[in-house]
Amino acid sequence: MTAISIRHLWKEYGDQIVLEDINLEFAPRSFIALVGPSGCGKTTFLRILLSEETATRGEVLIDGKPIAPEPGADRGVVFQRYSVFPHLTVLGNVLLAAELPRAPLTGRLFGSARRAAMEEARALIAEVGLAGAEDKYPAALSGGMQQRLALAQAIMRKPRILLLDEPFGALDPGIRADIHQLMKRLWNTCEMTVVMVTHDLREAFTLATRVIAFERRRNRPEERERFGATIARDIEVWPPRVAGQLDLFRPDRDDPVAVEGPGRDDPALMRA
Ligand SMILES: Nc1ncnc2c1ncn2[C@@H]1O[C@H](COP(=O)(O)OP(=O)(O)OP(=O)(O)O)[C@@H](O)[C@H]1O
Repeated sequence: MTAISIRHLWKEYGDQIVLEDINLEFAPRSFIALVGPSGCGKTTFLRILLSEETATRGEVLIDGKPIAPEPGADRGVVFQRYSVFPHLTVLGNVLLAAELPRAPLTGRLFGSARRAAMEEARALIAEVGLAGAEDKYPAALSGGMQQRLALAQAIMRKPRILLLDEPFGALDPGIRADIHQLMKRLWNTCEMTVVMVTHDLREAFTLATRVIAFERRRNRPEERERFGATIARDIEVWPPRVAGQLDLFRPDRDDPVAVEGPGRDDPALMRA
């Protein structure tokens, strides 16, 4: 159960203040959507949670302890593009996510450990709707399938926190709706807290338990460098969504019906 506390967090690049005194508490297994105008610091905030960037002041605590200074298997990440390895197959990508943390020196498991990891990887590939595509390379997958793979790869490492930076922003609306359904299912079943940056308010309210808007309130051009973004809105989604208790067989009114068999984003189907 992973809670995240952000206390008096500031981020500055030289003279530019990007984030100004951010204070937030994320409950375990919450699904947080971060929205706000372009350039207001959403990705910077996410990169601090990933330990790819450090706060100028303030602290980030995970379950009450200071965040690890390096990115680790406890935090998974999916970007809008390029989260997977292009030279590995679907199975290779997911398997590597299991092998690297367990065999950091060789990046390879052997014998029964490898067989078990392989089984786990195949099950997860099926779970994200990519069964049958195990031997394909990412270049042969559609954008939607690549994002399903990126999710499988991130989840294979069993992260306690999953960070998503506009993961579905480049997908067509129908495909995005399918992958939203998948994302809900993964959040509902995996024990993780999710923080997602999105430009799409509808996506935010479709998936999240809480929507947080960053904004620079004092945005006069001459002041732009001197004031960072703060929290302009903090909205609990109603009725509340609770991880582990979603009724996925009774989707929200405007959710798509889950498709069986190959996803709508499979290029093989598009050719047919
Ligand atoms: N490594 C860096 N060095 C200097 N400035 C940076 C760096 N990273 C980000 N910035 C600046 O910080 C500000 C916030 O950038 P960030 O990418 O976090 O915004 P964002 O809200 O995610 O934007 P978008 O919605 O367009 O992705 C921008 O002005 C950006 O130029």
